[in-house]
Amino acid sequence: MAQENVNVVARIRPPSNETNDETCIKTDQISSIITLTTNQKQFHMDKVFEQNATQEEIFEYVQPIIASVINGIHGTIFAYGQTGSGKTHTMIGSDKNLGIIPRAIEMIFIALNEESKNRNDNFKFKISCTALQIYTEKTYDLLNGNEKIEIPTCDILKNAKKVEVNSSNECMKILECGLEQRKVSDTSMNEKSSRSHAIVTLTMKTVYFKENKKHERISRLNMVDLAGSEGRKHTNNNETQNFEASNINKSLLTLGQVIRSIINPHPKQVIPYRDSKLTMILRDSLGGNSKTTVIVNIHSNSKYAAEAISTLNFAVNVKKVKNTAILQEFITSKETLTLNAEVQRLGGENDKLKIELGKEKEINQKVGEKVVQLQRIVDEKDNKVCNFFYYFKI
Ligand SMILES: Nc1ncnc2c1ncn2[C@@H]1O[C@H](COP(=O)(O)OP(=O)(O)OP(=O)(O)O)[C@@H](O)[C@H]1O
Repeated sequence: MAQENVNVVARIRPPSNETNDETCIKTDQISSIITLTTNQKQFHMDKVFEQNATQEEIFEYVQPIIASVINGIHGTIFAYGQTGSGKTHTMIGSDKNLGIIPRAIEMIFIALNEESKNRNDNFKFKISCTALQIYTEKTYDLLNGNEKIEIPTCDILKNAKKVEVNSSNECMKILECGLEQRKVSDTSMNEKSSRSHAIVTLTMKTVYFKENKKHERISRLNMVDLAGSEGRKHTNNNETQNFEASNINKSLLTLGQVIRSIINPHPKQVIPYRDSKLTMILRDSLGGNSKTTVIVNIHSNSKYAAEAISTLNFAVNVKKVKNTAILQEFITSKETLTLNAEVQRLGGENDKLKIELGKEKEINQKVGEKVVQLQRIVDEKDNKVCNFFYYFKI
């Protein structure tokens, strides 16, 4: 159970067509260092991708985390950065330029189908998916008509609709329908700006038998496309967009606070996971039982230097967070399996007997009602006879 730091990758987006095209950063891919051109301040990453990096290259880098999830370890991949910096492009992408989510789904199905073909230990698997959005601090279920749901602390997916999927195509169709309901709007910074955080989770359950024991693994892959932070300086928002932006900024601020509390723990302070829906959902991914990779997307135009510094400071902090990922495997011996089967059989018999007993009770109740009815008739007759005698006595 070794501790492992959160893995942090920076992806620089190509400059947008603006008059001020000067870049505010310099990158060194070999040492994975980003330097601010304004003050020469350096930021160490685990990996830096330049503006010409392809979706394939990014996916190749995050593949090991997906492979771990297939093998029974929880994993999280999330994209962070200012609005328009390329988070949705990285996580979801487009039909012609697929992002991490569709590629991960395809990889998982290929790997698990391959395993069930090649293994001879009765290997079976089940995959289900959920998709949530957090919009203005409320959580909505994208796979259940965008219904508002509560997030219990014990199991964040307890109230979410889990859809079992049998192929990557089926899974993608379901997710596409769900993600269409995500709040998006046209802002001055991005014509398709996500106004909510989206969390797509794939839950994998695999079962195999070894030496008369059943091995069951249940692991989750969370893939998160965060909404982007927005500085008012660069935006020309309407009232709704400003309200959305202030909620987005607030939840990202809490995310930053949670990370600072994890890396600088104070004995008298609890980590404020509960202060926002986002940090409640990411609780296990930050300082918990998960392997986590964070992709920080950076707009390199010098116009956005303040936003780049803020993103890079976030990256440096989140890189210090340590997680302890544990294999999610549950082993059941043959004896326990036999006992479980017996318990199940007895449970079934018990249910049958309960039904029989219910029927018997119903019959008894009907007989009882009949007896009461007859008694009433007899009583009425007795009354008439009494009245008769009474009448003649007078
Ligand atoms: N690496 C890249 N290569 C090519 N185009 C990119 C890249 N990154 C971003 N873009 C383009 O920039 C625009 C904005 O990107 P995207 O919507 O992914 O940003 P975002 O960070 O998700 O923004 P928001 O937080 O507002 O939703 C899109 O048109 C996208 O295709």
